[in-house]
Amino acid sequence: MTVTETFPAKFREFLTANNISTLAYADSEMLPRYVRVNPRGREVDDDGVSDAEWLASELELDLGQLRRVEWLPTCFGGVFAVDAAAHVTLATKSAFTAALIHGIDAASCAAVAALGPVAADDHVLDLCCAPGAKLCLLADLIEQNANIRTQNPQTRNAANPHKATSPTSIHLSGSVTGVDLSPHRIATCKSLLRKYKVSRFRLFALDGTTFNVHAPSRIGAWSRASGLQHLDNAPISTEKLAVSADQTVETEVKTEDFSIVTAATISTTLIKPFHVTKLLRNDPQIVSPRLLYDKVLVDAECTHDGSISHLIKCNREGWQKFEEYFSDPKKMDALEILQRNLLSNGFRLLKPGGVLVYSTCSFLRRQNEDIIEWFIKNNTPNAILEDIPNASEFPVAKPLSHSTAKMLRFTPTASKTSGLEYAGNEKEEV
Ligand SMILES: C[S@@+](CC[C@H](N)C(=O)[O-])C[C@H]1O[C@@H](n2cnc3c(N)ncnc32)[C@H](O)[C@@H]1O
Repeated sequence: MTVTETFPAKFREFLTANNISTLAYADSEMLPRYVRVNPRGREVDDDGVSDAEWLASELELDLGQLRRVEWLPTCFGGVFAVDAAAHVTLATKSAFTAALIHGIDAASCAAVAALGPVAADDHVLDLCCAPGAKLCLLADLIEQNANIRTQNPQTRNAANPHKATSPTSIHLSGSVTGVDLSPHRIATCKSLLRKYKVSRFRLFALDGTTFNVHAPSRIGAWSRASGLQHLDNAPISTEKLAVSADQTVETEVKTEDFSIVTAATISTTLIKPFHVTKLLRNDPQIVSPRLLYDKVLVDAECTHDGSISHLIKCNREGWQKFEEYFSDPKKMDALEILQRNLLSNGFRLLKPGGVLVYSTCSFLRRQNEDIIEWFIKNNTPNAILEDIPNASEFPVAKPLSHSTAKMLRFTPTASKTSGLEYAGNEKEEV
């Protein structure tokens, strides 16, 4: 029996009502599993490209034959398909328990690729981050580039050759900020990031529709508020931070509770992260237009109908929760409002010239194309729907009649991945 034959009648009706053919999920039982090599688990060469010999000797022994996913950027360090016929259970594999590999679907990697090259000093916001597979990849890309630059300060950034490297910026590498409403899921995310020894991240168990912590202005002993000024290790409560390139405006962190008073920034009280690594611990959380994020990922809450791994889980654990969602018009309306608000808030926190990717693991027009159409209509001319880099190489379903070519749909049938849909937006300089 095929996976689609196991879908309950109500779910099939749901698909038909939403113009989704079960053909999108054909042969899903033979989909490969995907693994990504952990760049901290091995020696990498200068380009951060995986060491083929190491892979052959270590990983294939453990997982069986691997096939490299050629359509993903090489800077991802190696994403491999494990043959479905091998019936590999990752959790039992020593490469996985030893944190040498990540389990991440190739379509999820593609959503990260849609953000474009991630530079060593980019600050990235992941507004629905848990359990954190994409967040981990983003953190790896930043750290990988930072390491390349630290080893060879004269080289240009491998991810973005147009961005000049200065010796100062080596110390001012970027960060990832993850937000998720579910404390339980964010706890899983924290465990994942710690397992893989990610060093520049902070997590907030907060509502992404109202989240308002700007990108960090302080990393370790360095401030990047704008003038890239070196600060000593004085306690944050007594020091002054430069917030303008010409040094005409200063922010003084005045009180024990870190309230910030300045003409250039909005007063704020420190929002307690769920977890923050040492390097980001002393960020004073300045709220300033200068401190918006370079990249934002909104991997929104959705009905998960496009994710075969989710549907297989429903088959195993029951469809009640899923049916509760999609058969209740009020819940579907609330979901649409949530998706719009997540996208709007993510865009508000994106710097001019920055890139935002909106993705879901649903194939519903209502949760994808309609959200994007609504958003662009309401944010013209500040937001433009961008071409997705290298999209022509991705094994995606043909754009549907209602779809725009700038939105990609990874159906399990076309892509041999679990399933995902996304679009990329750029914020115009205004
Ligand atoms: C599709 S999952 C995200 C998967 C994640 N990006 C990854 O790669 O592992 C959607 C997430 O949105 C979270 N969520 C739901 N409502 C939210 C809200 N209002 N603010 C932030 N996160 C929310 C859910 O808890 C869930 O973890």
